Amino acid sequence: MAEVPAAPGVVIREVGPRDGLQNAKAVMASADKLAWIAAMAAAGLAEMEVASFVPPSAMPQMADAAEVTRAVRARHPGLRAVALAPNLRGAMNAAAAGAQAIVIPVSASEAHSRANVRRARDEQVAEVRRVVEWARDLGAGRPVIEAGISTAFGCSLQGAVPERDVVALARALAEAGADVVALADTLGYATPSHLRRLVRAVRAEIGPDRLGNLHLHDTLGTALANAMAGLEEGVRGFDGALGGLGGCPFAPGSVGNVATEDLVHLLEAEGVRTGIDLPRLIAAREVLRAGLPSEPLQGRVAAAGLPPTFRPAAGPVPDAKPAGPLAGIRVVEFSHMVMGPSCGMILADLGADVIKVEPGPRGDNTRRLTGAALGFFPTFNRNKRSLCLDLKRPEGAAAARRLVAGADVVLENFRPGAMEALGFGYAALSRLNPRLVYCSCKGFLPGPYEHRTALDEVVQMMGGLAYMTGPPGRPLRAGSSVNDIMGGMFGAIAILAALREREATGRGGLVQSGLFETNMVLMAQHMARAAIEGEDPEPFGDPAMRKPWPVYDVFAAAEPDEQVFVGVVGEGQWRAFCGAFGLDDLRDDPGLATMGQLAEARPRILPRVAQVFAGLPKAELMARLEALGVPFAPIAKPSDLFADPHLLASGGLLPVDLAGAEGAREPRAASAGLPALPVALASGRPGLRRQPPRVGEHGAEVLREAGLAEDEIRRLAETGILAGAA
Ligand SMILES: CC(C)(COP(=O)([O-])OP(=O)([O-])OC[C@H]1O[C@@H](n2cnc3c(N)ncnc32)[C@H](O)[C@@H]1OP(=O)([O-])[O-])[C@@H](O)C(=O)NCCC(=O)NCCSC(=O)C[C@@](C)(O)CC(=O)[O-]
Repeated sequence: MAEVPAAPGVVIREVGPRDGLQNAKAVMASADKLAWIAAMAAAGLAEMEVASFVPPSAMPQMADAAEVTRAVRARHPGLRAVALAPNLRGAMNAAAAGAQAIVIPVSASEAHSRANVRRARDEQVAEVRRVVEWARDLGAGRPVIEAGISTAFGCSLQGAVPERDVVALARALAEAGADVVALADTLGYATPSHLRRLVRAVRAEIGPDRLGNLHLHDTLGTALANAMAGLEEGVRGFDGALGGLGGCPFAPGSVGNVATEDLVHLLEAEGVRTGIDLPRLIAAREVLRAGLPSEPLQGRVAAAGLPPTFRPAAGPVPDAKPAGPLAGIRVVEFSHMVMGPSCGMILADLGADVIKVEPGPRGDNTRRLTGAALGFFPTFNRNKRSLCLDLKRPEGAAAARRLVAGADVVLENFRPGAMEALGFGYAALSRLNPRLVYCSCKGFLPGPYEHRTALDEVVQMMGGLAYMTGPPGRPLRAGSSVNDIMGGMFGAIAILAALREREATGRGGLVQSGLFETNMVLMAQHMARAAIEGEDPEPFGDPAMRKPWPVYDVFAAAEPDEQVFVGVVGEGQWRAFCGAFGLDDLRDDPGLATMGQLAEARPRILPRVAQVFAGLPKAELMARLEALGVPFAPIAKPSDLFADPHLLASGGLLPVDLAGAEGAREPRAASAGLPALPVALASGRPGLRRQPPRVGEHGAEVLREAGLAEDEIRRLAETGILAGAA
């Protein structure tokens, strides 16, 4: 079985390159910082505070903040680069260097506020508001703005900090528009009960999703106990610094952060996944030591060595969220590729217990696909359990039938006839379990083509989508598995409808979803037009395609290689657009009064628009379009989306393990933020409860639940019928 890195249950943010270095006596060279950051990223740290954007005179250790941040963005696309900035100017510099999140410190203690940022607490709240307003104007691509409440648990200058002050400050910061508000124990005075009270109170005040990381210092040896208390309160983000570096130079008595390696050890040993390879993280201390030889490193685990009893966490990702509306529905999924797995993923994300049955010994072949299919497995198999069972051997088939006997749904997407040949067709399984809803995802629904196998590309070609996408005479498939994913989605809808029917009838039934028929949903609008006009529409890839709007195109911005799509699709929008971009003559032209006239006049309008846009930097152009309410978009590539502030701030990206992509030759990241289901339920966005399973990871537990005795399970494993479950 492939070695799989642990899956994150919490996200640890390494703050060593910022907080860790700001109190160091020596200045670490930029190249050494980058080598250290690379070593920590290689150990699986997915989020790092890489620099502080403060005047170099105040903190010479951070004079290279922009250079380091830029280099981190360029070298580590999967790493979330966070920066600290005390004010708007620092935030602007951080954003210009590519920081994806910016932490603005706000002290709960008035005395520390004046010492740290030379401003009163209320003035700093106003500064946060200014940063938020500036960031909003950036529109798409803006960094996430975090307010970090320092001295939240007491201050060496002021003494006690009343909890009500911290709660009121958190509210003020939320009202000022900070995306998240974090709590920092700058001096290390917190105790678990204090921390629990404050976490609860702040969360109650600003809402559960806006409470950010806990930032803990270890002055009195309480940091790990405090981290556990935070974890038990549902906090899922913690700061740490490798080697326990750090401390605030403007808070007398402040000593190091909790050592990241100690925090990882505790969490993993407690069964909480961090996604971090602890031995590699400990090894990264040597890279740190080489770059900063004069600084003593702390950390108990490194000093004592990893105990032989240590085992990294396994099992499900802990999740404070309830399982979802389909909790209690059990689905047995026989699938590969995209269509069946995406159907199962939708049900799993919504809370169903989805058990993916994979062929042995190496599991679903999709795990080993390469190239364009490299991401299939991790993308479509989260929140599922895996049972690796050879259905072609009678004992394996018998075990799977016992599982199916207690299931609500069976879902499959193999070649027509394959499930019947295994004895797992609808007729056989419905005899075994009359309440079973059985969903077949196939190339074609029943009819003359039903015996054919099919792929997305096949149905895009025969279904007109390739014609509609490419330039004339050059059919081009869409740049994603649109029919597979939508076909899976229609399968899930059919399953939900059948479950609803079952409530009334007590009986399940067969439902089917077809790739070709899915593609026809996409073609309907073009078929309608073809019927109305009596000829085939020209494809979208045809530069001469007749567009119904005056502006519906990609334009160049002032910078070379920067482009923005803009669509002006209403008469009111057109008037506002012309007014804002100095096209008053076009707006006032009586011959350009209707959308039809405007569409006809595109050859006259577009060069004028292109000329105006070519003089505007992309950020300014997008900010002006956003203010106008005109639809626009930057042109993103897949890797840009990991940093999209909207996706990041709205729970739109789930931290998914990529280990299931076994076809990867040199994986650059162990996990990545992959898109959540595109729906918001009353309970929030459906989240990640389980990482994509390892081959057969849950075999024994699933068979036990199906009623098999321990010796039956052992026999199946010994004979190789059950794989990966030992
Ligand atoms: C996709 C094809 C064409 C592949 O067709 P195929 O390669 O012939 O595979 P299959 O579906 O027949 O494979 C199933 C085999 O695995 C066996 N099997 C399965 N599970 C077990 C088990 N546990 N234990 C033992 N054996 C197992 C099963 O019994 C069968 O054995 P066989 O009959 O070959 O001896 C076909 O499956 C099909 O037409 N499916 C229906 C439509 C469909 O889902 N199409 C694929 C959609 S996703 C996709 O194609 C991605 C792509 C390429 O379109 C992406 C893109 O273009 O963007």
